[in-house]
Amino acid sequence: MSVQFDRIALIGIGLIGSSLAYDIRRLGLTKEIVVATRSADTLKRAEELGLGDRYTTSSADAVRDADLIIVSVPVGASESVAKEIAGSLKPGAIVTDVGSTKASVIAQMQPHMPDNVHFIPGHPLAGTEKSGPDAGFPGLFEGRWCIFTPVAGTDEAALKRLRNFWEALGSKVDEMDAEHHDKVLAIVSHLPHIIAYNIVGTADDLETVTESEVIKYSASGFRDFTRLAASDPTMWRDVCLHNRDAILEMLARFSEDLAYLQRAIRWGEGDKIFELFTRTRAIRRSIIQAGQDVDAPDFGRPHPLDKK
Ligand SMILES: NC(=O)C1=CN([C@@H]2O[C@H](COP(=O)(O)OP(=O)(O)OC[C@H]3O[C@@H](n4cnc5c(N)ncnc54)[C@H](O)[C@@H]3O)[C@@H](O)[C@H]2O)C=CC1
Ligand SMILES: O=C(O)C(=O)Cc1ccc(O)cc1
Repeated sequence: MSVQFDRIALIGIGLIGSSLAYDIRRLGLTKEIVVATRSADTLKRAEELGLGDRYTTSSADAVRDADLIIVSVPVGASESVAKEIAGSLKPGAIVTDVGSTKASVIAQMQPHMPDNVHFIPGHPLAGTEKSGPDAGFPGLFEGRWCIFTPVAGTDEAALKRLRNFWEALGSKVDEMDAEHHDKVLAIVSHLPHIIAYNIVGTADDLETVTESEVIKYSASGFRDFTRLAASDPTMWRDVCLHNRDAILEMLARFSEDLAYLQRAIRWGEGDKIFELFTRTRAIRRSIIQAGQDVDAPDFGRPHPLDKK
């Protein structure tokens, strides 16, 4: 693979930032990686792991002379990062992000971006429940989607450069508008996490009633929920607050459908229950037919490299 950018600045070096660092280095996509993060302890750990060539706690310093800037911080920190880097960006640079919500990130960052840089919001649909620089690993983005939500008037050549970058990481790239992204992700990613946090919380409340049975018998379905519910609280608080409308809309639909199921159970309406469960079973089959092996060890995680 060949050098695509002379200098790449990674702002935020948690699970996503560090995974990017491994692959950028492994694939030789830049001459220099500059790592910036707010906390000195995290920066020290990034240095111990050898994730970059230069390290700084100043995002403004990190972006000077960088051709590609990738912001990988909790979505609620997007505006403060945008403000901090705005005055130091090199003309012609591409600024992108990896945030799980898009309309809010655009609203937070775009007003601060100078006219002579290319701001292209992005979201890799790849991750785990872990966080911090130790959680990253090479290959995270391989075979995964990365969604761009470009704003009106985005330069085609800059878009193509960023597309080439993600494709070099092994990702498949798609484009859609930010509002659509936020609705789709609300149902396929944000609600599953919220439901997991909720069911594990409910079980934890019941723990006092059932003594240790929740832990003792959590061998099957419940365990899958505990993985999602172990995800980073800061990141997921920010997702809830910054995709509020779409999440509330999907939660309303979800609650209606749950009430339907609840009623069917109460009245012993087996045909309704059976019809729903048959329909949902087919979804998994259609995912397999679409070429995604849901039984593969890395479908939806845990990733084979994620055993540390
Ligand atoms: N964890 C996941 O599975 C995925 C996360 N994302 C998105 O990627 C972004 C980063 O997530 P992770 O890497 O998982 O989080 P993380 O918690 O592992 O890392 C976040 C990093 O941001 C730094 N940070 C926080 N505030 C900052 C600020 N104001 N200035 C500079 N650095 C700051 C932290 O020190 C840390 O290095 C989030 O927006 C998240 O929504 C996207 C896809 C998957
Ligand atoms: O760990 C999992 O199952 C995930 O779903 C990871 C994930 C979390 C947030 C995203 O925006 C994208 C992917």
